[in-house]
Amino acid sequence: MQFIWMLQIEKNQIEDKKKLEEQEVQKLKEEKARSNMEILTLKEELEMAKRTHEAYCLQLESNAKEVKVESQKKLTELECLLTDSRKKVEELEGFSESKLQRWKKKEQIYQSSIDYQFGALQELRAALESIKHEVLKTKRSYPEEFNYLGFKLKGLADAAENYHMVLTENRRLYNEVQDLKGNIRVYCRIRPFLPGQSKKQTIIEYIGENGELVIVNPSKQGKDSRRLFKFNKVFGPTSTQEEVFMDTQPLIRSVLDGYNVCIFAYGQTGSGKTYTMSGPSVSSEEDWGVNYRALNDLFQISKSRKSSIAYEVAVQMVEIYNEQVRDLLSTDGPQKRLGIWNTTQPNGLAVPEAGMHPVQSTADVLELMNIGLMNRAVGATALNERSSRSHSVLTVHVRGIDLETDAVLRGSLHLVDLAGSERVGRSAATGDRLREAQHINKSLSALGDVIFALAQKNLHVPYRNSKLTQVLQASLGGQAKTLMFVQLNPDIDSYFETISTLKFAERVSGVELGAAQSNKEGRDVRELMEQVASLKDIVAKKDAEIEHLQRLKASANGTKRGMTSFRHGSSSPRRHSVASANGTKRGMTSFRHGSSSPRRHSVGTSRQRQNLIGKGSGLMEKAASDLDNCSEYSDKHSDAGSQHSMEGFSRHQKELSPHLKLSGGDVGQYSNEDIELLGFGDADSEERLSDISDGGLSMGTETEGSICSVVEYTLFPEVAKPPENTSPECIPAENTPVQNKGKPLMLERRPSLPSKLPKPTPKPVQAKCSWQSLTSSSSKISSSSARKTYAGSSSAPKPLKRWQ
Ligand SMILES: Nc1ncnc2c1ncn2[C@@H]1O[C@H](COP(=O)(O)OP(=O)(O)OP(=O)(O)O)[C@@H](O)[C@H]1O
Repeated sequence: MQFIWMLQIEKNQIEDKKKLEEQEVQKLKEEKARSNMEILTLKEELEMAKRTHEAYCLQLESNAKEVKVESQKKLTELECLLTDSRKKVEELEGFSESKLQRWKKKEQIYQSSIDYQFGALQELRAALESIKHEVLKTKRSYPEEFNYLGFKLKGLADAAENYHMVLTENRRLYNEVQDLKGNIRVYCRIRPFLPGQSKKQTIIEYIGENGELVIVNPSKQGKDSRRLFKFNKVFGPTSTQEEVFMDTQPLIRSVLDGYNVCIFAYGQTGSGKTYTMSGPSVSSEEDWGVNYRALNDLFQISKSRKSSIAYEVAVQMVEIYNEQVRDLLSTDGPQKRLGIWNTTQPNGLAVPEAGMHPVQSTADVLELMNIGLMNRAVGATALNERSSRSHSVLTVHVRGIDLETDAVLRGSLHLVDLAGSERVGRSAATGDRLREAQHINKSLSALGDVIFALAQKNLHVPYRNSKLTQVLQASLGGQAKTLMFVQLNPDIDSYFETISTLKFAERVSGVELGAAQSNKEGRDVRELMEQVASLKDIVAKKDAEIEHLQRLKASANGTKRGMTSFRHGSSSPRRHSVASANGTKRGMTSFRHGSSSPRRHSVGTSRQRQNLIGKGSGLMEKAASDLDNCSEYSDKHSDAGSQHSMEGFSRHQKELSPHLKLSGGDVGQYSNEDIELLGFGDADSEERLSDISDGGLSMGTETEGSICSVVEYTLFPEVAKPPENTSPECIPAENTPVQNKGKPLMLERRPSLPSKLPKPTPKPVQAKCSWQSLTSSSSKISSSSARKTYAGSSSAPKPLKRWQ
């Protein structure tokens, strides 16, 4: 039973198991169906994924290809870059290697220089030590040497004083050399053909080195076609402005040494007068003519001499048209006629009414000259090429004080652009043109006569024949130097004008052609050249001496500075004492001392002037002859300039004392006449008056009580003159000469300076003071100043002014 039960149980179990397994099989079947479904889905998904993957792969492949291409490109580029960079690296390596080498070298150099400096420092230390020893030694010997130097200094001070004498001597010799070359020089300048000129047939055949000029007339044949002229110098068409000026320069120097100089250009219209005198344009220095260069030079030389001479420069510019003088620097509207001093003034002032413009630099001058040229140009438009029918005169007044001796030098330079010479003798002209032609004719031939008379050393020089020669009087003749530029047009059409110009020039140059005379002249010239050579030697020796003395002076100054107290205080008291002791030193002391006016002391006492004025007029002729003698003396002996004239004139005064005594009164009388203005009075007496003045008044330096002083006094009235001397009755208006009736006195109607003119740069007060005297005298001469001038004489009033 048990067994059956067991079997039953077992059977149940097996049945249960079977049921379970069937359930499981059912489950598995379901699961299988589900799995199959899933597998299907998955298969689909897989298919899709496969497709997508394939597309993606394709995409990737194409991308990969592109990227590969790009990468290859980049790779190539990078390879290039790499190659470049390698090269650069190599270069940099090379460069840095060389730098390294250089630095190493530098390091070595620095090292050696440091070593050297260190060595030098050691040496310096040693030297310092030895110097210390020396200083101690010197300190001990100092008092002895100091005393010794004291003795030496005295010698040096003497030498320094000699230095000035040597300087003066040098200047004198220089001017003698100039004088030996002749006081009247003629330079010829031929202008080139102008760009627009079609016919270029020249009449110039030969230009010699020594001033020979052969002119040929192409319309003629044979020897008649040629003419030889000889001048001091001939400048060909290619000569530059600078070359021309080089030969003019020595004259400019003479102005600063107290000479009066006249440079003028003569020639037909368009021959280059203005080109030579002013230049084609002011803007370029290369183009500057004689005028600008001369003034530039004046300033340069005066600067270089400023340690020994204080210079002041002022300019006037006038035009002479139809025998009327007009101020070209006036801005007062229509220019009025100006009067001319009757006689030569020592300072070359001839047209006192023309504005006197102080200048300190070339720029000032350029400004003024532009105004002058503009005024002339305005005239040219209004009056139809007036510039070629008027004479323009630029006058440069120079005044210098020798700082050592207080002597005053005065020089004037006239720079003249003459009217066209072909107007002379033009017979076809009528009316205004005829009048102009006559005036030009008159003035040019008067100029020729004056220069001819001077070249011939005639006693009578006809200055009075034209306004031109009156204006230039101070700079023509006496000890003045004259230079004429003869301007030529090389054109064949100008042949006859050129010949007449050259004949004029030949006449005034005083050089005559012809075999015998030429030989004689050759000998003369040779002799003169020898003299010049020996003088040059002397000048060279003097130069060497000057240099030596300068060195001595420099060392003396060095010592002096240290020993001023040792000697006798400062040097200025010495100068003062000299000035006051002399009583003769005058002029521009105010330039340095401001308020003092020593000039007045030098003018001579009123009694002296009274004496001079008081003599009778019957001695006039005698006086004239005496002063002619004086003039001759001046020609022969007093060429050495103002500094010489001071001694020379006083020496000569002694020599000629009887003459001068006799003529003194007359001279005084004419000194008074000096301030008279030119008039239509008794021509004869005036002529003589003019001639007398030529000899007597053309001294360059002031001399105590000399005629110059009197004239100077009248020309440069001091601002602070003693009021007691200003008695108005000295020049009563009714004293005006008969011939002036109806015309106002020039001195009284003198207008003030043109107000619109550019003001010169302000000067130091002292300098201004001294110019004040110059300008007030020239451009603001008032009746009161004139009265002061005459007050000193206190003689019976004379007819003072004549008006023209
Ligand atoms: N040396 C020269 N070199 C070049 N050109 C010159 C020279 N000389 C003169 N000229 C020219 O010739 C012309 C006439 O010259 P300029 O005006 O100087 O003559 P001028 O004699 O002064 O005449 P005018 O009598 O009318 O005043 C100008 O054009 C000038 O530039």
